Amino acid sequence: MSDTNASRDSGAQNPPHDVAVLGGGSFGTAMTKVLGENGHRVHFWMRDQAQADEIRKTGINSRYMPGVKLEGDIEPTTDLADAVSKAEVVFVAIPSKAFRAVIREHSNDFRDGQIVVSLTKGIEEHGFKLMSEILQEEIPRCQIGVLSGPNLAAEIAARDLTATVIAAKDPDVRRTVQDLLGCEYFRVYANVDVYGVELAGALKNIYAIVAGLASALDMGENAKAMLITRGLAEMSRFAVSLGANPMTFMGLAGVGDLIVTCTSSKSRNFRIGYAVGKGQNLDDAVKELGQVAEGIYTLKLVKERSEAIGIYMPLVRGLYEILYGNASIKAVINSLMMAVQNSDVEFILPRTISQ
Ligand SMILES: NC(=O)C1=CN([C@@H]2O[C@H](COP(=O)(O)OP(=O)(O)OC[C@H]3O[C@@H](n4cnc5c(N)ncnc54)[C@H](O)[C@@H]3O)[C@@H](O)[C@H]2O)C=CC1
Ligand SMILES: O=C(CO)COP(=O)(O)O
Repeated sequence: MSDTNASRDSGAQNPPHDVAVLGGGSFGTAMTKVLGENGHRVHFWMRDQAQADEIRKTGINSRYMPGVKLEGDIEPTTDLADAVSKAEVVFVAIPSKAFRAVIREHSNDFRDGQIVVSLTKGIEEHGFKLMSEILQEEIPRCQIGVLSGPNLAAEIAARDLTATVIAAKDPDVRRTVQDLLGCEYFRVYANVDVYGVELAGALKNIYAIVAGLASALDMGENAKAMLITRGLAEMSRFAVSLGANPMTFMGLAGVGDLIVTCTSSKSRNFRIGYAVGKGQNLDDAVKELGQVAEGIYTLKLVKERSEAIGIYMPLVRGLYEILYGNASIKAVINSLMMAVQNSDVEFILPRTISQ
């Protein structure tokens, strides 16, 4: 695909670079669009040849983003080694279940010092690993970053005003990603708490499912606020116990992402909760969605982990009982509401441990 006038009009002020985006789903497509419009040559890898052919021919990824035209110098490919070898920076938007396998198979294709940024908001089943930890294990010679925040793919593709967070230990990585992605509709803030930013992105998917359930049951605005805020308390309690910085949860990757996914039916996790709240069975809801909803896997892992380390997570436990334990929604709500009344902000007033 050739460059167009539109591509350099979007506010990017930096020289064009070769970058790769791995993963041809909704988010890979949205980030490819931003990078292409910012004037960069994007080596856009996906496993499906027909999809790559369609994008090369029409500029449209009709399966994941119908009606959205990718502008600029986009090179769709099914050759991952070629995409990575040409890229200065690699963005990975592959669902958590397949993330390690794809990176491991191609670990020799990455270069020393190459910047690799995870866009994936999930946790690996074995060992409770986050994606940056997988990158660290599989391609330790690369410089690793994580991008996370309130970033509904469809809105980014529509050029709706959006902010995100690049988390990396190395300031050069943070600056490089800010320069590559930042433009008039996309702002990139920086954080150094990689673990907190990444864990926040994975955890909020659980509460988006809870919020979808509440919305299906027409529980009211007060209930919505209670769920979001108590979700924030719960996810930060858990993350801090694992080493995250509590202040990260005040930022875009924490409360920001929690708000957007808990209030929007554009969130796939929210939609799963809504469908179950309306009486649909979980498997059917997932099938009908046809896209990844990471929260349904994250929920199981976080429930197991929180119990193993003794962290109180009543919303996680309640949702687990509804989705996987056949508990009635009504019974779970009742037990949550009748639990011991406790501290609002436990970083100020410690929680009374009585559960
Ligand atoms: N869609 C969104 O609004 C956002 C998504 N994310 C995260 O990005 C990650 C990817 O999600 P989406 O692109 O939205 O999912 P999606 O469901 O739209 O697409 C998933 C893509 O992954 C590909 N895929 C699945 N297994 C694969 C494998 N073994 N090898 C290669 N490709 C494989 C599929 O073919 C598909 O192209 C998720 O962790 C999600 O949480 C993060 C921010 C926003
Ligand atoms: O992470 C997201 C927005 O920030 C996307 O959420 P869903 O995966 O629920 O669509």
